Amino acid sequence: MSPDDTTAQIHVSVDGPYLVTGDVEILDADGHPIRTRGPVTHLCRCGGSRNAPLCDATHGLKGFDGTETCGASGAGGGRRSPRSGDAACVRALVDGPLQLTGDIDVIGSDGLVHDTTGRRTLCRCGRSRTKPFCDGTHLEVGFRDPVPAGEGREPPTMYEWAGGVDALERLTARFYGDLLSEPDPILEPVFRGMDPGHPRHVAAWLGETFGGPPAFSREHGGYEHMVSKHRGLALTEIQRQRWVERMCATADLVGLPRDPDFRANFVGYLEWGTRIAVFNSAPGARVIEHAPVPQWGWGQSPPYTPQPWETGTLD
Ligand code: HEM
Repeated sequence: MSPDDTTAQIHVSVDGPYLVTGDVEILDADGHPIRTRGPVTHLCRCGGSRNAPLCDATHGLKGFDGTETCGASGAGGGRRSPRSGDAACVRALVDGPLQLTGDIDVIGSDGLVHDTTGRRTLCRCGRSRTKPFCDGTHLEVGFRDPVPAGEGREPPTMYEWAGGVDALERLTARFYGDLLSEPDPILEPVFRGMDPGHPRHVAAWLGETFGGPPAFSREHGGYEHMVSKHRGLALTEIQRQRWVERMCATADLVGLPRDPDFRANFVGYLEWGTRIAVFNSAPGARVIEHAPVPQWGWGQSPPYTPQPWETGTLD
C-alpha cells in the first residue's frame, strides 16, 4: 500500500489533532466548506479548540490524553477498508463527532490503518472510550461546539466569566488595599488619601466595561467623572506599567479565571485603558470630554487606522 498525495487520509497524532491530507472536502457544522491552508489540515480531537473543528493547539494546554482505546490500532490488520469510489468528505456534526464519507483512510498514531467498516465517526469531544472513534460520549458529557456567530447561543460576557461584581470588587479591594499597605514607592504616593469608595467605583467601571450592568454610568458619573479624576495627575509610563503588573498579580491572588482567553482580553483592556489614563492625565492634554463607558469583550480589535493628517502617515 503506497498512497499518493491525493489519497484521502486522516492521521491520528499522539495526544494531538487529526491531520487530514489528500483530496478531502472538509465541512464545518453548518455544512460550509472549510478553506484549508497548505497540504495538511489539523482538526481538533481534544474538544477544547475555540476554532473548532480546526485545531488551535489547546490540546497541549489541557494535557489531552488522546490514547487510542478502540482496541488494537490497525484492527483490520492494517488493511484499508474496501473502496467505494465516492469522494472523501469529513463533516463536523453539530456538537458531535466528525462524520466520514467516501474513501478515506484513518491511520492510527502507530502508523497502522484502522478498519473503518461500520465506524464512520471520529471522536471530537476528546472523551470517547473508543478513540479515535466516537462512542456517543459527547452526548453524556454535553459537548458543545464553540458558539457560532449569530446562532442565538451567546457566549457569557467577560463580566459573567470573571465572576460578576463580587469577583471584581474582590479584585479592586485587594489591589488598592495591598498597594497602600505594602511599600510601593511607585504607586502608593499616587493613591495615598484616595476616596475610600474608589475600589468599589473602579469595580463598577470594570463591570460595566466587561458587559455587566451599567452601574458606573448610572450611579458614579460615567465617563466624564472618571476622566475628571485622571485629569492633571501627570501619570508616568512607569506608574502605568506598575499598575498593570499589580492588577495582573492581584487577579491571580483573588482567583479570577486563569484561562488564556479571559486573561488575554483582560490584560488587553488594562493595557488599552491605562494608556488612555496616562494620556488624559498629562497637563494640558486634549482630553475627550464626553464618551460612553467603553465595552470590552472577547473579540480582537483591528489595528488603529491612522488618518492622513496624523504624524508620519503622509508621504
Ligand atoms: C484601565 C485603567 C484604569 C481604569 C479603568 C481606571 C478607572 C478609574 C475610575 C473609574 C476612577 C474614578 C473612581 C471614583 O469615582 O472614585 C479613577 C480614579 C483614579 N485613578 Fe484610575 N483608572 C485606570 C488607570 C489608572 C492608572 C494607571 C492610575 C495611576 C497609575 C490611576 C489613578 C487614579 C487616581 C489617582 C484616581 C483618583 C482616586 C481618588 O482620589 O479617589 N488610574 N480611575
